[in-house]
Amino acid sequence: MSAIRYELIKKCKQTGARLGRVYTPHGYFDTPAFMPVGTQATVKGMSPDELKSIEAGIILSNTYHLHIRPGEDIIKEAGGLHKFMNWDRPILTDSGGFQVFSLGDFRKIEEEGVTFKSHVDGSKKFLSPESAIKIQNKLGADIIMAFDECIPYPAEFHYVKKSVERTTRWAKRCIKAHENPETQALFGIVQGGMYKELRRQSAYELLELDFPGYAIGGLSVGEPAEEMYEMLECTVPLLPEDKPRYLMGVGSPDYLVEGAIRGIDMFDCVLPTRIGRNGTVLTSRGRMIIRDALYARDQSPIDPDCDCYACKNFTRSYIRHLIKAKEVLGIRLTTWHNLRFLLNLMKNVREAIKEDRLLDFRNEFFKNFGYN
Ligand SMILES: Nc1nc2cc3nc(NCCc4ccc(CCO)cc4)[nH]c3cc2c(=O)[nH]1
Ligand SMILES: [Zn+2]
Repeated sequence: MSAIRYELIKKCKQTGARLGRVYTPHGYFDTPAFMPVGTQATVKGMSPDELKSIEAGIILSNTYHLHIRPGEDIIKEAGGLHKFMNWDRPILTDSGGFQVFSLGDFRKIEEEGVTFKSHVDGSKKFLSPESAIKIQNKLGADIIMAFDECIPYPAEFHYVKKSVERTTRWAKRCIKAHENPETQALFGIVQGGMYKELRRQSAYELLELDFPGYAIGGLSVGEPAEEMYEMLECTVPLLPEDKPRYLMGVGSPDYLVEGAIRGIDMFDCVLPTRIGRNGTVLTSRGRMIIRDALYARDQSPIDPDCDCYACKNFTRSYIRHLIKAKEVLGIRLTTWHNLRFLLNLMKNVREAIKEDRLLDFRNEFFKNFGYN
């Protein structure tokens, strides 16, 4: 009996998209879903109640960060991540397979695991399939990720092949180390760089291990959009129709829509929170740099079509002032809006799947947003 159950509600007649629902020990969330990123047990600037008010169904946290600070034992003593951060809905934790390389001052990768230096205090750290799973068992997220190597871009065929085979061996070690498969669903992560035959090899090897869900990793690492889409088109059809597919680290509005069209059910990305803190907001007419002098006297909302707290109560002029003055409310409002924008985008994608008009929705959205 797995910790989660995926319900396939409807397949879109125009595309490979699916409308679904993932049931977890902390309730269900609808798919295709965008997961706000709460790296250090908080979605920066948003309280749990505020996240519920914008209808966030599931949030993501990071093993790498929480292991370094405050440490998984402190979170376990609090009763786990849900209690520690007072979020009683689904949580997914990434395994550290990406953060070690992108954040830590990474030292060495061997069969046993990865040695690196903490980005906080430079102390020497080690993560392995066993320790990454043990940490996630203590954190208690509903969905946990296998410990993998997120292969940098670009990479040689031979290196990618060796890495894929090690990631598969690591996946087997993760399954063996996992203590609570009935309450925490462990997802495998398909790698393979930008090589179709290695994507297929990775997928087949992980399919044999019968995970309750599959992530597609090693993308959104600087490759051109076309390459990402090609890797999705060759990988997604190999994955079971009755299990969730999660595209890691994606992404911007166009990637979310194009990913859903290609059969992806779950997405996560720091983009809305990261650019929000830099004073850039997403609107149905494209990105807006609200700190720009252009908006100094603009008394209209960020996005007239948006129903969020920021757009209902404040103007571009005021929010620009807050950002320029480095007032905390400024980045709270831009974050609040950007998250609601992406959560509404996924709600519109789900509606479009229901009515078999996702391609029409995509064309209309891309035209308004300013994509080609
Ligand atoms: N375990 C694991 N985790 C991953 C996380 C990822 N996250 C990404 N991309 C995120 C890239 C990304 C980073 C920052 C911003 C905001 C600034 O524009 C947007 C995208 N790719 C990823 C790949 C993997 C992966 O293979 N394995
Ligand atoms: Zn808004």
